[in-house]
Amino acid sequence: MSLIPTLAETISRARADLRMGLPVVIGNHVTAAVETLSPARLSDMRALGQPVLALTARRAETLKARVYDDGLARVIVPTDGDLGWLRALADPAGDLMTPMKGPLKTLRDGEIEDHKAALALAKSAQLLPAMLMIASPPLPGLTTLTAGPMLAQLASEAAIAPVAAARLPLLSAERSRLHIFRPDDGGTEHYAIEIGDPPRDQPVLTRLHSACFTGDVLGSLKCDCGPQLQSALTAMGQQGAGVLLYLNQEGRGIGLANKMRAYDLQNQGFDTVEANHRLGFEDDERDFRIGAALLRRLGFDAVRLMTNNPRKVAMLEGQGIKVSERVPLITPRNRFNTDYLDTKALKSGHLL
Ligand SMILES: Nc1nc2c(ncn2[C@@H]2O[C@H](COP(=O)(O)OP(=O)(O)OP(=O)(O)O)[C@@H](O)[C@H]2O)c(=O)[nH]1
Ligand SMILES: [Zn+2]
Repeated sequence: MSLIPTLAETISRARADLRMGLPVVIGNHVTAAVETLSPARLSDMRALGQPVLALTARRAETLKARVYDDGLARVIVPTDGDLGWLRALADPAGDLMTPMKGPLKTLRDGEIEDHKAALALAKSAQLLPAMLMIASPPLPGLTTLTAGPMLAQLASEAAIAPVAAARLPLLSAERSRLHIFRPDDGGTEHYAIEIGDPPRDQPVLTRLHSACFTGDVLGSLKCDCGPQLQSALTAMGQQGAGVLLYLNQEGRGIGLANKMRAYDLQNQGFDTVEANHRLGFEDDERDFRIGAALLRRLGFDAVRLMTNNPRKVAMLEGQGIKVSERVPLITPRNRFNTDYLDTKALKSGHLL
């Protein structure tokens, strides 16, 4: 019956539910994101049974909570563990001010599939990966999912289709077109800027650029994104041909709100990688497969890739796009971005 939502559609609804503060059901658990949970919903959830807080191993390590499970920890919520307590565990903003939140007791043994799925859903909703979980029978009215199929769906690649395109003269290249692509799983749209008329049978000068509101739009000095974007477009304009894929993966996939949390931690002295880890994320949560899919949709199978990130080269090659050349994209250093660039070179393997 085509009027019943598919798994991808149900997951997309569940994402919206979590962002609004509404719990969802995953397997045998009712679960809600701590970040958006209201006091009223917390107290109604507590009435259902003993709550457990699922955290990623990254966040648990910062909190010195024992990690018995693969990639995550299940913290037993004490009777006096109120919303303030839960939020302090979810959000590292106050870690340095109030370092001792424990001792934290974590569960070992038992099923962790539902917890794993809940954390994956929180990340895909760009919320802090801290999920309150309570064993519960099905609750009518709540979006309901099963962990295994849901995890497989989240790891799979969404199909992406062109929606609209138009000529868009740019300062750096008057002969340009902007193409909009939409994934079929309710995820965000991505853009391709095609400069000139690049022949489809030759490697095309290409940039895979992840969104950076602060750098691209505001001209932030903390990163190299804005100058990279402009210098890629300028090079394509000068050569008369190129493709810039603008992927809406703000903050290496954690979203702008979490990126600002990461910046706040960086102001406390942590580097860009440590900040992501303290928040409970991996240092890079982007799915680069989308770049290969867009290139194929545009008719390209070989590129000259403008990047300093060897992972982008490896990913495109792995997805069957030939990278005939890596074109370095070095931009000036300043006193605000120099540590960030050093960390990318030292910890993330960037060739700077
Ligand atoms: N989480 C997080 N994201 C950041 C930070 N600084 C910049 N970003 C994001 O990092 C991403 C950088 O994207 P790109 O420039 O396409 O990729 P890259 O991995 O630096 O590789 P290059 O192709 O060499 O530029 C953007 O999504 C930015 O929003 C930070 O301190 N923390
Ligand atoms: Zn940036």
